[in-house]
Amino acid sequence: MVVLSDVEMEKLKATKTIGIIGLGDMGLLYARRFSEAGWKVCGCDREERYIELKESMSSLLPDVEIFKNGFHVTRLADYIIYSVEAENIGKIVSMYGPSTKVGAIVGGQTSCKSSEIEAFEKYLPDDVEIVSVHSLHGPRVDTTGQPLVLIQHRASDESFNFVETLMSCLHSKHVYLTYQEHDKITADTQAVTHAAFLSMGVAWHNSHQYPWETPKWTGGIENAKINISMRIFSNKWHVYAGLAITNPSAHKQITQYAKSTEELFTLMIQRKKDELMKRILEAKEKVFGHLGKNHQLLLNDDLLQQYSLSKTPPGGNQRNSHLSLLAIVDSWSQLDIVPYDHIICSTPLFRIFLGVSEYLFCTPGLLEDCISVSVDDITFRQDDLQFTMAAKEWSSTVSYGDFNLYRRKFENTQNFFQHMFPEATKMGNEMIKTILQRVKDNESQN
Ligand SMILES: NC(=O)C1=CN([C@@H]2O[C@H](COP(=O)(O)OP(=O)(O)OC[C@H]3O[C@@H](n4cnc5c(N)ncnc54)[C@H](OP(=O)(O)O)[C@@H]3O)[C@@H](O)[C@H]2O)C=CC1
Ligand SMILES: O=C(O)C(=O)Cc1ccc(O)cc1
Repeated sequence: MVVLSDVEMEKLKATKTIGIIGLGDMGLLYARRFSEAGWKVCGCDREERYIELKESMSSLLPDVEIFKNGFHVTRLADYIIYSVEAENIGKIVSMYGPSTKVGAIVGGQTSCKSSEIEAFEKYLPDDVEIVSVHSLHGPRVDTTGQPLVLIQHRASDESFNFVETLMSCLHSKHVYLTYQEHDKITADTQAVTHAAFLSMGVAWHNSHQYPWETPKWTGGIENAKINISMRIFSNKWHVYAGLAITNPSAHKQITQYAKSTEELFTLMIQRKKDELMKRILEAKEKVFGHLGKNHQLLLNDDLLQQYSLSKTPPGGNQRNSHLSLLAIVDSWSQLDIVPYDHIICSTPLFRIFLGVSEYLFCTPGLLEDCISVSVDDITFRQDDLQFTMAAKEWSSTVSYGDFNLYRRKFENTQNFFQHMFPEATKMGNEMIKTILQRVKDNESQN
């Protein structure tokens, strides 16, 4: 990153206006942080929200100028960020893009960059430059130290430096990628992580269970599964739908995840323990084989024990087949993905998923125990069947590209868990805070 002098930075702040189209969760986060850092910020949301938004922002962020629609923003701003639903990026850029101020820079916050860049190339005038961004975390996570992808797609170094200087107030870790690299990596990490936790939620819903009420799901790993699944279902459906459906690389990952789940489950019910063990150990070698003997595990069961939503104190942990975790490692292995290669560009949820899988696979005796349970103990059979069906359903919904079906499925399960979200969010935040602190501590020791 080119570091500008204070004088150069102040000059940019005095002369440039930042525009944000879409003041939802992420747009508001950026507006607040830029404005607090002394940048001139303007923005808009849907025209129908103008009066209400202008009123709420007058007390919340009085320095941010609110406009009726994107035409005003694009005409005025020097850097414009589209922070809207991925599904609608083409339509929205087609409306406001052609009126972009001459010589301005445009970017987006959507989670899939192919569709965003396609829209920019199609609808922006040739004199407009393109620098896109993606904060790899949710709106309520501290931005400090989290990966922030920057894509210098069609822009001079000077313009790129301007955007980077603006972003520096987030104190995130800058990661430089092309849009193609971005989409491949986020498909390998985010999309498949979400598929796993969405499948858990649907499986619990379809078997009418709240996992925190059932002694079956006790222990640290189970807490992580429950808290992350609740965190995803408490968010907006379009974030996950957009990320999975609009990214073509994501379809392959999600399909493989469903396939791995089904194939492993089939080996379990056929009681083909040796075959199952061989396949899992091959996957272990491919995914974790490179870790040295002194590799420090990111997570352990004890660390996660305290983050339980259950009202009853935990008894002994129920042994579980952990189909969801066996399947993720198997699918990474089948697709020749080494998840550690993507760690610089990963979200908190992906790091937790990897940490929990690593714990299961690399703690002596745990994996063998879980494979024995999966074949010999039928306690989780019905849950594993539900999970297998749910993974398959998400995979076909994504591959059909059907946003409406995705929304219906997502919101149906969201309603089932709704009452628990306030508590689950609090617990999930605490859990994530502890884990991120541990990541920092590990990094500073290395
Ligand atoms: N939430 C997250 O964790 C993250 C999300 N992202 C990505 O960032 C983008 C924004 O996500 P997020 O902020 O969570 O979603 P939100 O739904 O909170 O924000 C999107 C906003 O854009 C508004 N909008 C829709 N059409 C227009 C329009 N024509 N003009 C102006 N505003 C419009 C929406 O209004 P309405 O609701 O009325 O449609 C909504 O307020 C998405 O693409 C998402 O994938 C990236 C990183 C993290
Ligand atoms: O950490 C996760 O995976 C989240 O669920 C939050 C999230 C959602 C969408 C993004 O594009 C980036 C982060």
